Amino acid sequence: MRAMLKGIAASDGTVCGQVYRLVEPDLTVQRRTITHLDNELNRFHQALEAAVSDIETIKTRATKNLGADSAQVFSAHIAMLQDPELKMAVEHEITTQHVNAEAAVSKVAHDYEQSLKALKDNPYMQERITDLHDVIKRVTAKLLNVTLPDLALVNHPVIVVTHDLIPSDTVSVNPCYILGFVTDLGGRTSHSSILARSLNIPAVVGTQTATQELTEGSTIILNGDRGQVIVGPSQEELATAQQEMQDRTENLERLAKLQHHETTSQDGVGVTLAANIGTPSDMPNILRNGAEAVGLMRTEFLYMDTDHLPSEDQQFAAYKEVVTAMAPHPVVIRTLDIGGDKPLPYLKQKPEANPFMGARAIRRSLTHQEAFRSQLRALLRASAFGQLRIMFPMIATLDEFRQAKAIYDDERSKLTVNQVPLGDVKVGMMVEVPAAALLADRFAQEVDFMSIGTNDLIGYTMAADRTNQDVGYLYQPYHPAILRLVNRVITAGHNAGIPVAMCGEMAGDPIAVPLLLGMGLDEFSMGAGSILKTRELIGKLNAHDLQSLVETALNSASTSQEVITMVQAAVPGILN
Ligand SMILES: C=C(OP(=O)(O)O)C(=O)O
Ligand SMILES: [Mg+2]
Repeated sequence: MRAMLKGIAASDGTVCGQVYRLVEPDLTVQRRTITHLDNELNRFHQALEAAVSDIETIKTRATKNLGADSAQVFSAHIAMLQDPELKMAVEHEITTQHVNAEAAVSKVAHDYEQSLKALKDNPYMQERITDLHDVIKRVTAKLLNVTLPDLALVNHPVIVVTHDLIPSDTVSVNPCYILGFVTDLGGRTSHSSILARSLNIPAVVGTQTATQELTEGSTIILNGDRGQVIVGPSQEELATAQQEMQDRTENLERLAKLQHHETTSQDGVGVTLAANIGTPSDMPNILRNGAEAVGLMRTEFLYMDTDHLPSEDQQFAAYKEVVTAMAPHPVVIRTLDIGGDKPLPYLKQKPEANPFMGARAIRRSLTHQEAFRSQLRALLRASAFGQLRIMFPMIATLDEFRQAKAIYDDERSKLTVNQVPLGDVKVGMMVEVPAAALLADRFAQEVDFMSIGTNDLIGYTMAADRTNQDVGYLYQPYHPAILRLVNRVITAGHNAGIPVAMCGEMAGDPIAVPLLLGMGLDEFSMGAGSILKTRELIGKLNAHDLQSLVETALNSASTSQEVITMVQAAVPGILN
């Protein structure tokens, strides 16, 4: 039966395909008495083998995408499943208690967990509990004959339907097989949306009920421009969707021709179009999409796919890879921005009533200096291989910047004493807290560059959680209050002679781009999928003429809608 789900338009494009539910299945185990013990032992052995084979596949994909170090966790999982003691304990339980294999697995896992918990003082053993849960879940799923969804195992094109897409779900994805994403939760600037846009994958987020209403294997049409999902589409709707898919392909082919072009407005004003990335594996995609620099590397992604902090050497290898791939063009790497919408489960942060305003990002780095220093050392070592810029997230006060910079200087001097080769590094800040935007003129005296993080700046200015779709209407990049803050930062930077970039999603928003160009923004950094469209758009704009549009928007507009109308009048025909 035909039905329509509505959500937030998170990433453009229409796709039509089959649903792949990335939803935790029910793994409740019933205990049964068994008479054919050999059969049961056989079932157990087959489940064990099948689970190992799945993990091997996931490991291969993770190794390819993230490097061997990050994939090590999967070797540990395989070793755990192949542990003869665990195997014998389950066999013993089946044969002595005459119980079904899943009940035996569950009993042995429970006992094993208790013995690990007893070793409270041994953090290594405590971490093994998470591994145990993971491997037991896989074997149990095999025994119950239910599929444990895992994007690394997808081997044909599907539309992924999930409650919320977290970064660790996506690190081992093969983008060729993911036609689109539909989620229950999220807003336009939540990480699932950012990721979908950077991979150029259409997405609808915040539908609230997608996982309840969309069944595995059913055919849907996802419209990422309108934020709609059509379930059980008619033949006519399928034909329209096919046509839209074809138009999109042709559009992408036309844009691809701009890959090696410079980014210049019609009247010759040049700007840098940079890309936002998560891991080194994003580099081929951003270069294919014509990135002229990396304007933001979100280092959280390196930290998210393991169950422990990555070592200095692991980080060094990742940063070096990015800096080398982009050389001689610059790479901005942001120090760890954990907390709020980017939790790191293994860091076990104290529960906070208000994590978005809590001990996150630079606040946490300053109180957990060991990890911060290790990251800075890794970054400094990588600086010898290209043009590195280090950026601190969530700076609210000058003191925070000064403390972070002093720690950076300290690590730099120590490496210099040890004759470690280092490059010339610029140290800057994100402007994403309204206090920093208001005081940008003072910050501009001390930092080498500023990059405006509008995802958070809008959230904090409008007092609206960026992940909460109920207040999504407050995410208004063209709100005059936001435009005034952005303009203030750009002016402050230029008065002090430093460059100003923007790495929030607003930088690739077609209505915002004419305003930002008119304000004189130096660098626009965005998801790979927006770069070529933005290059094409800037090529049609006259930067000098846009200054009067900016004046009017800043001085006369009272609402976002008024700004949109002004932009549409100033650049007719370009924007819809
Ligand atoms: C670029 C930003 O950082 P993130 O989205 O990672 O918080 C921002 O806040 O605009
Ligand atoms: Mg931010």
